[in-house]
Amino acid sequence: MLTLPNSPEHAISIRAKALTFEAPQSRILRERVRLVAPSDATVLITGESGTGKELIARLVHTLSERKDGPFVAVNCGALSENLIESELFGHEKGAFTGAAGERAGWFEAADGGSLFLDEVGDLPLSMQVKLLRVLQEREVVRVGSRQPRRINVRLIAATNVDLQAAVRAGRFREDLYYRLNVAPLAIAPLRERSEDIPVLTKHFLALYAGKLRIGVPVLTDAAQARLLAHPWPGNIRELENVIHYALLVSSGERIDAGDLHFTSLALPEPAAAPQPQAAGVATLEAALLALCEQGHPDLWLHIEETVYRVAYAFCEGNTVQTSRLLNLSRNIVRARLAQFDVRRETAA
Ligand SMILES: Nc1ncnc2c1ncn2[C@@H]1O[C@H](COP(=O)(O)OP(=O)(O)OP(=O)(O)O)[C@@H](O)[C@H]1O
Repeated sequence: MLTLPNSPEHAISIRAKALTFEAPQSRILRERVRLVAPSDATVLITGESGTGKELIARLVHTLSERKDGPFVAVNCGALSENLIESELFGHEKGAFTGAAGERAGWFEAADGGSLFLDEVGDLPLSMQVKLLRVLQEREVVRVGSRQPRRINVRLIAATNVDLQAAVRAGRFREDLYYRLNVAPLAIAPLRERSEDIPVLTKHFLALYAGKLRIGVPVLTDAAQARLLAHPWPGNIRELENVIHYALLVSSGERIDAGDLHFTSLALPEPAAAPQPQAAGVATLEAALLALCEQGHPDLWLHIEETVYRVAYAFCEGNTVQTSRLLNLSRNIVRARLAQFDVRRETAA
């Protein structure tokens, strides 16, 4: 069991095998984490909300020489603008109204360890200048004081906004961007690494079944197909919630497609306008998903099977071409073809 240091009470301690890196992108990410963690380089983690940025930050800390020091996580987006400086750098007694006593900031609290600045793109420009200075000088000055204090902190920053676009728009300082982006770690959205879905599902099933003190239920084929088909705009956090809820509403022994409730509304805005053909596919998929959501999971499965059959026949039984045509990974296509018995039937 790998229990990460300083996890908030509600956070789930992570079993080493629970950190699933099945998809090719995830394996590359794990390798990068292993390479950058031991150095003291500032890390910038990028990824949509719920992709596991904090978890990766904790992993970087755990695999570094600072692992026995503190890991302090601060959500910059949640700090009020007028308190942010004293939160980060601390303050002296009487530095401002309400500062009854002196207080160390998060930088000092993380001394000897790592400071995780989540949503760093939300820092106001005035604070960005101060953060840059701290990174350059490696010392902080508490609000109301003139005395610099040396700090020995490894900074791990994360953002779910496009920081380069923020730099272009003048909302984020370019010099700070380069200071932070020494060791970049980009986490792919879950929809682009569907090989991770089955292993993560298994992990959350075991985790929440354990918490509920029930046996781990079996996922029906329809439920598995449904999980693979969902676009997961809320990423791993959404998958976790869907599995948790399914455990609460299912019969206990098995989870069917009807036990899966998706609360996400829409995917984030696409980076570029979709091609006409892709737009058609997306619209069709949305319509099918809507049908499925209205309680027709069998219909979904039937349509899905037909799509695989038609695509496989169209590609004259070539799995690689079928996976390209469907824009899915080869492993998934192989598994689905086998599940629908398409390959055996075609061979017969
Ligand atoms: N590889 C993984 N294995 C198991 N659980 C994971 C994995 N990655 C993320 N999770 C879980 O998914 C949830 C979301 O992860 P996390 O909070 O790290 O995402 P985030 O990208 O920091 O989100 P946000 O941008 O909203 O802060 C957490 O409960 C975390 O434990």
